[in-house]
Amino acid sequence: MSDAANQRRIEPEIHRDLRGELTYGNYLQLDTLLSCQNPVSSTGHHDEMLFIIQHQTTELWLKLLIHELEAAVASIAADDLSVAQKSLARVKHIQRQMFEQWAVLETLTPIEYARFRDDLGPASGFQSVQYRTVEFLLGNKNARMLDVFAHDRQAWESLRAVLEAPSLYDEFLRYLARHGHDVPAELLERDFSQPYQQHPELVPALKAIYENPGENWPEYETCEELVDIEESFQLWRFRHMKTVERIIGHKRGTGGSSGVDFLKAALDLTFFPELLTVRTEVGL
Ligand code: HEM
Ligand SMILES: N[C@@H](CC(=O)c1ccccc1NC=O)C(=O)O
Repeated sequence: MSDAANQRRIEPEIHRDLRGELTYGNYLQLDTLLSCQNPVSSTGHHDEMLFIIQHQTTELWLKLLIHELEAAVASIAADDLSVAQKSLARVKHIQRQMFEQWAVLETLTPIEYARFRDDLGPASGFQSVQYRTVEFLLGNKNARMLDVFAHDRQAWESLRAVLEAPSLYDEFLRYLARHGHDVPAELLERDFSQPYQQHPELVPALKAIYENPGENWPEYETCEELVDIEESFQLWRFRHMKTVERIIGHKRGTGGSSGVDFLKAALDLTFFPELLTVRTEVGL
């Protein structure tokens, strides 16, 4: 209840003496979290705070994305597709947040960014361990991506482990084989550190699922979840590229790449190629 002075009454039962108790700030370690926004630009530019927080929030979402994708991979390996679908549903919502978030950074103009860009040295998102972990978990394997982590043994080893492990798609194909679908044997025990290559002989198995969804409902639903996740991932890549284009045009990247053209090349990659190919085949 609020009084006439437009002020809410503080209920007397509300805990006010919190000495020695677990509090909001302690639980979330906010002293640590909120002491990590430190501009490197020598003269302290107003807009660098936006730049830092945009990256840090993205890294937090990436942390949850990895947590959920790893859970999904483990559930599929344990033959529990329903539990995996729960994780994948959450993955999609996180991806939506990450996509929408670009709007905040898009308020940064070329001039505002140019004021502190030089202070960033060779630092670049290309060196994000968590981003690369997500790409590997989804199946975009590329051993050369480890090179930039040569200086950081822990990051290098953690990425190497994800590179060598089956991706979400690898694990799903193994599930399909265990459940009576005709998956080519060489896809089941391949060198998982190599990029996944489209295999035409997988398509008939997927076609059978897509043409009889009622009889293959869990598999069918999971296939569609994967297609959603791939599309959302591409949307993130695309919006990153468009944000970069409007802020730095065709300047080279701080990471050393050609910039926008390098980011555009990633849009040709696909995580689950046969799930797209099957669409050309169904209904024929
Ligand atoms: C002013 C804003 C931004 C600009 C101008 C920018 C620019 C670039 C450029 C040019 C690259 C290519 C590598 C290089 O040579 O540096 C790149 C890569 C990358 N950036 Fe950004 N970026 C921006 C914001 C962000 C944000 C907010 C994130 C979120 C974490 C991010 C994550 C990444 C990632 C993960 C890559 C590697 C992409 C890949 O390997 O395909 N960037 N960025
Ligand atoms: N690659 C960007 C710099 C950049 O955006 C960045 C710099 C330091 C840490 C993260 C970054 N984000 C994405 O690349 C540029 O070329 O301007």
